[in-house]
Amino acid sequence: MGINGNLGEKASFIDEELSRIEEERVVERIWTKDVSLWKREEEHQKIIRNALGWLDVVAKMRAHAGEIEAFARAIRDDGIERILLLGMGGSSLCPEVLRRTFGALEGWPELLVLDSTDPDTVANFASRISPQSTLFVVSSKSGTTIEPLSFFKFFYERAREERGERAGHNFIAITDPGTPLERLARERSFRRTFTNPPDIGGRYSALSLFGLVPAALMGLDVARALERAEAAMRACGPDVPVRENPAARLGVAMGACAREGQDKLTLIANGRISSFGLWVEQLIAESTGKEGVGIVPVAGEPLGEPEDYADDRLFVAIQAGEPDEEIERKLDALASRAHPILKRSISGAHELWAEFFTWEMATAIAGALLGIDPFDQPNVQESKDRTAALLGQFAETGDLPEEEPLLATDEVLIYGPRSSDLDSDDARELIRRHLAQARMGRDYIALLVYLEENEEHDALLSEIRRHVLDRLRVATTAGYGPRYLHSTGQLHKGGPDTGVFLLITADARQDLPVPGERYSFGALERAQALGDFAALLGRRRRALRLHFRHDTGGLNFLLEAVQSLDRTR
Ligand SMILES: O=P(O)(O)OC[C@H]1O[C@H](O)[C@H](O)[C@@H](O)[C@@H]1O
Repeated sequence: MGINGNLGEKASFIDEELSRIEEERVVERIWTKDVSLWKREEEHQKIIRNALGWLDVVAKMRAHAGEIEAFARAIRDDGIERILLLGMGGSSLCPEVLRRTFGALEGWPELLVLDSTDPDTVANFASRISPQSTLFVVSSKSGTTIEPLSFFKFFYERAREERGERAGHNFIAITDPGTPLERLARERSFRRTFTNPPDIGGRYSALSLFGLVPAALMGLDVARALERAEAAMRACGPDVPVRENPAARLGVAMGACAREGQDKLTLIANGRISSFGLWVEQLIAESTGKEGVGIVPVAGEPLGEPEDYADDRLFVAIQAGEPDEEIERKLDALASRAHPILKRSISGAHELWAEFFTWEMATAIAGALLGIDPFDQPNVQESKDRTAALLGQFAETGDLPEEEPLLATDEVLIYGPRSSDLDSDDARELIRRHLAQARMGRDYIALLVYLEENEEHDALLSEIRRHVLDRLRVATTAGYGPRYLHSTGQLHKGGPDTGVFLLITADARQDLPVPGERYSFGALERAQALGDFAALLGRRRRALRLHFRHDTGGLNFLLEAVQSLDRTR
């Protein structure tokens, strides 16, 4: 599992940076947990000191592997057919990648992951499971996150309808010691609570109980997973020369390119591992996107030809097993035009366990190069606070306050700051003007989508991104809300002011209550969209919200608008 590539004009510059981190013993200092590597201020050092547990979690987990696997076998032998994991961000993205990569394994329960408050999505999950034969995994490091707690209330109620006071037997928790979730699990007689070492942040927790327990429950071999991670740790060890250390090479390329304006880390992952970007996005965006700097992870964007890209990209391709010929051809073409490219090849999907570690280490190194604290997420709270205030108002008035739209048509309501540049009474034209603000080679366009995640919406988003690339040569990202709030949301607000945002909401087709709360899932989802929109505008980010009367119709409308964008080349 090596790393090589064609770094074009950046090669010598990156080489100098590698020499510098070798001289400054950056890798050794990470291994000895020298917090001064990142920040001098005590408030940061305190956070960092309590966030480096990912460096030794694998050894700790080895001691638990047998017990985790025995628990998983007992669950399987009990006739459990589905595992429904309820969590967000660092507590759900690794399991979601495992689910998409490995699917349902013969003879084991199928893993499902719910990380959306969208009522259609929640209803869809509810219709796919029977509480009796489902194990619900409430996964939250802090044990206070509103989404998993709302999912818990909803599914516990369902389970209680069938199982009465024995409902708790179909629930387990994964959390830190002493959290409100740990208490809840005790009160409701959960079958089991797994308490994780507390010195690991969510996005660095794939190799802890947050990744391993769901992996075992779906039938993956935890002991083998840890061996693979250990091999990666050895390859990135303190005595390995930095030029042979894959995390050092990746991290230095990430940090150095970002400092030089090539801050769009464009991830290409082939075939089975194509969802790996979902996990990488959170790791990179939350770790580096702050203090006005950051690396913009671009995952799931259709790969284009050299002329589609400006000079703001670092391409990183990971191919598992046989390389995809089309990807190889396109990468060669990009390399011939001096776009910097790093290539990693791994023997198969199971090597993802090694990738988790390598990328964590690389991100910690990139953070040191960028001079930021890669272990906090200072701006995530801004949207949460605004959402909480909106929900408070909703509880009092039964309504969410909306601003006056800039434009209202039969199909769409458009909200945003009043500015003469965006003045048009044609909705498509207004959208085009907003998107055309994105400066080629500098900005990115983020599609923030509060709709059900399904194949139709995925396909439309992919088409929209392809057209933006073709017309504007600007990088696009796409994230479903509220998932992205716990991932790229940090970068949107705390990172460089280079995002042009399009929030997409739609009239709900149905709504579902959150038992014991004065808000419904529909209200929560809307409050999350409005809260983030207000947080973006509060930071004077370029943001527009499109509220469609019909969800899929809305994305088609947007596609039509981008198809008629003027070409900038
Ligand atoms: O695991 P939890 O405490 O529920 O947190 C879930 C997620 O919530 C927050 O929004 C953080 O920004 C994420 O880093 C975290 O992974």
